[in-house]
Amino acid sequence: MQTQPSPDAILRTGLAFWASKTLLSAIELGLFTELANGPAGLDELRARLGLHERSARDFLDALVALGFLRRAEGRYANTPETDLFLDRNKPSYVGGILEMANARLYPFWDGLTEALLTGLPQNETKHGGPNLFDTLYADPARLKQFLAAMTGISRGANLAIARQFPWQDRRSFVDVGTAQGDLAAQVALANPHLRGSGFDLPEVRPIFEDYMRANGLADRVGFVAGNFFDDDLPAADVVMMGHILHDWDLPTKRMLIGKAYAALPEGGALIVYESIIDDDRSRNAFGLLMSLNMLIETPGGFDYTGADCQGWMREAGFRRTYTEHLVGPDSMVVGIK
Ligand SMILES: C[S@@+](CC[C@H](N)C(=O)[O-])C[C@H]1O[C@@H](n2cnc3c(N)ncnc32)[C@H](O)[C@@H]1O
Repeated sequence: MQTQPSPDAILRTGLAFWASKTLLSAIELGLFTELANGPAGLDELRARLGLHERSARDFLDALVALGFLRRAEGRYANTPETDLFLDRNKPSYVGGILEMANARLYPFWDGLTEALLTGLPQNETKHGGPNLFDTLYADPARLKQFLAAMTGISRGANLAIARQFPWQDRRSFVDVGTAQGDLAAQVALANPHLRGSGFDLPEVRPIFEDYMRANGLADRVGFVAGNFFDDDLPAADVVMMGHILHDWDLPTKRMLIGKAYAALPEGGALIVYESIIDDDRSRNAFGLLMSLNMLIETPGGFDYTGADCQGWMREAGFRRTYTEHLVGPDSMVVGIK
């Protein structure tokens, strides 16, 4: 039987920004952090967050209907998920990336149509402002917040790589563009026989070293300061790159894969991971939208399929390559030298 076409999906996606901005404003206002202290009634919450009376009830009840709050006997409470992941005082907080999305990406995505017509980024650089990394690296507090936010989005995939990759035959690794170092930490924690390092710009060192100390890994995982445009990558049995290649244009992607190849011994492995697009480019919507986000944020960056990446790896000399799913939209592409 033929089903009637329905406009439901069109309208749902067309207006999805209503739900998105409601959640982002709740995070910005610190609602979930407030409720982590215990449930609260409407008037109490309104006073504590400074909400105007006109729509406070609609705002909170919309969050109930969206599944981010619970309400019982007139009192609002976090769900187990919002309590764990959106309370700023817990180490499991993933809101850093959403605070960034709210403050920056939400207004910048307003320029998507222009970006599609011109191919030009729509972030701070559009009006001659400093680029994101220059702003971040000039301010240690903001840098730490950004690097911790990266840990938030990468944690699930990092745990999967630590478990799924056959680490038993390897002795050393380097994580290139390591940020706070969560991938290096998860791999080292799950594989006590390994030693490794995180490679990143010099400003990242104190934040990385704090994180290794906090995880009891200071004696096994060190920091190597460098710039991957100017410097060779440190030699290791396994080179890893998480959320690095999609920031850059194709010549830079090839250059980085070539530097990884040079850093590996015969039989060594390169692990590239991010939201790798499915080879048919029709299912991993998150990966495809991430690529549009690279249009908004960078002069030449784009996401790519597993087949694309395996092709670049083979051109660089890797003799065996494969793609393996990790979690959610993330996969890893592995090249063996
Ligand atoms: C998007 S973050 C990815 C962080 C981490 N790998 C992850 O997946 O969560 C990009 C990282 O690349 C680093 N980076 C940017 N340019 C670099 C360069 N020229 N040399 C070395 N690292 C660089 C940044 O400092 C940042 O830590």
